[in-house]
Amino acid sequence: MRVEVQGLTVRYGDVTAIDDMSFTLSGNKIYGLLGRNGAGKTSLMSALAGYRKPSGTVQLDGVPVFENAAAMRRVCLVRHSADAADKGDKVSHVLEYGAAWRDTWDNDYALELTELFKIGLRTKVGELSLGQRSALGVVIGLASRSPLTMLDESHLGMDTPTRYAFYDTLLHDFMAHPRTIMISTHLIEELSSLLEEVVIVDAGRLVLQEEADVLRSRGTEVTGNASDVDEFTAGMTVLGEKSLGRTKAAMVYGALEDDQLIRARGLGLELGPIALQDLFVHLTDPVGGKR
Ligand SMILES: Nc1ncnc2c1ncn2[C@@H]1O[C@H](COP(=O)(O)OP(=O)(O)OP(=O)(O)O)[C@@H](O)[C@H]1O
Repeated sequence: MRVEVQGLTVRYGDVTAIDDMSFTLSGNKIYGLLGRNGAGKTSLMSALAGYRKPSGTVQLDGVPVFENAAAMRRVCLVRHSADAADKGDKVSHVLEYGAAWRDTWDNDYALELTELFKIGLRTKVGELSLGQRSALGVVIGLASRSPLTMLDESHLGMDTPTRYAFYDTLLHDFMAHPRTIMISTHLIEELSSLLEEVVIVDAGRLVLQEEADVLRSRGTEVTGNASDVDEFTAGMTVLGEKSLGRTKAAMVYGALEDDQLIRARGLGLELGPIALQDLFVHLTDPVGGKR
């Protein structure tokens, strides 16, 4: 599903959560929505789901989503830990509700996922642990097979094996049923290999929208003898450093010129890709950040 946002502003009283934002998602990709706490991720996803009257426009496949039942049926927004579900409802009822609301719902897949995440169908939502409630949210998000599926910090409270099962399942299902999936997370490195495109927001504004590989190429990890690394990186923007004995790895921001590549080779330095998380911190750091 194609998503077009034009001049979107979301306000809560005096607070401007989204400030005149415009972008287009061409669709059928896994997008990472990244931003610090309070950056506006949840507000943006709510507007894309048509939950609030937009100031500006939000169009899904060319039609406005707000007060458009047909468009909203093609969207699934899962807030963290299935918080919208009634605590007294059984899991089976939550799935029935998911099925009733979405044309693309795959019930067999929903049942398969509840088994994978070990969620009892007769259990009440209020009796699920935080991680299990999150897993239920993921079940709804994936089984909806919605052309626009948004998972807002859906991993909250999940233990590590469960998170990895979630990532594997998500990728597998996306490959079998390509659609537009947007995930917000603070666990950037864990998810980074899944993300094809990254949208970074900060203080309600779009910082950048870029393919993940292009974003990674904005920085380089330089590894080698500590004094050679220091000499090579002098005058560059160094985002972070790690040392082990006499070996050092420095993350530098900005593409390297040909003469720098030759100099690195001459010093015997290894050059590698930079972690998405380090770039994210740099791009959204109010103190040291440089845009
Ligand atoms: N219901 C609300 N009433 C008032 N202000 C709100 C409300 N919801 C969000 N805000 C404010 O809007 C801004 C954006 O919040 P939002 O929840 O969209 O951020 P977020 O990026 O999802 O944050 P987090 O990563 O912490 O979940 C924040 O300043 C927040 O305090």
